[in-house]
Amino acid sequence: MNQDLMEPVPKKTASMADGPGSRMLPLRESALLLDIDGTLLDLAPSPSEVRVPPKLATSLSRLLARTDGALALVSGRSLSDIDRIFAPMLFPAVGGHGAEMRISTESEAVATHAPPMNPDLIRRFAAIAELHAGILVENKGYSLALHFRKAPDTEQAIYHAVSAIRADLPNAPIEVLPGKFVCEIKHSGFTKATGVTELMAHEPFKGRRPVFVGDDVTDETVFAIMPDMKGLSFSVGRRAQGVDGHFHAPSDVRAWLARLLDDERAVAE
Ligand SMILES: O=P(O)(O)OC[C@H]1O[C@H](O[C@H]2O[C@H](CO)[C@@H](O)[C@H](O)[C@H]2O)[C@H](O)[C@@H](O)[C@@H]1O
Repeated sequence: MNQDLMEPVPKKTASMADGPGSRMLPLRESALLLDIDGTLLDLAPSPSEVRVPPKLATSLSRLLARTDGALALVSGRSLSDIDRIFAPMLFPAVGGHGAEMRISTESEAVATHAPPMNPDLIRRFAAIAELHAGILVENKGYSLALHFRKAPDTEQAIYHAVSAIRADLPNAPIEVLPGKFVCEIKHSGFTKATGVTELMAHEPFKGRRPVFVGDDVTDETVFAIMPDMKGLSFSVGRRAQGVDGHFHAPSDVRAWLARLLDDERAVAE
């Protein structure tokens, strides 16, 4: 069998749980869709403290070229934040949990579903941070994240306060997204899954087999649509429901990405 046509199959190793193993993906037929925090990058005490390992930057750039541009970052972060983290590199991306999209490195970012959140709502939700100095507000304009990694005991109080505001505004088109030590309030009507579906309708993603890797609750919307798209999904940390396999940690995802390039080189030589 041509190595280039081999599919990733679950393979148990000590470090990678049942991730795709060391077998290669047919990169010219695949679309690599990669979550950022907790998947590509190790989690950090605050959003601005994440670090992109130089080897990861190299792998992503080379994979972008090897997939003819069909590699995208799929994140809850805004596109401007994604670009700041990965600067000077630029990648196709779905940002803000599906609120924004950039199909190629040459195209403009498009705010597909990002109506600005009502300023009064932003102000009310942001005021919840006054509960504790350790609560960090991340205002994305179209959504607001309340981070409590530095004040984990405030989780219940935060959700309670958010519920109280929502009860006051039962018709507001907003939803609450729980994440890792974060409670995010965003417009309803879009998710990472709607973002990925839109992205996959465009060249160079169109017609390829999506391969999604994610770790968080919000990534479950994408895990759920992969079978219908004839795609593959892998979770990080825990084994999420319906995935094809999982990695132990972001370092294992990074090692797998590097190995994809090595495997292709081996076939080419
Ligand atoms: O969809 P992702 O790319 O996984 O982004 C999810 C959220 O990631 C960021 O917050 C998380 O990572 C921080 C840095 O490691 C960490 O301090 C925080 O506790 C995590 O929740 C980001 O700030 C959010 O906007 C994203 O929605």
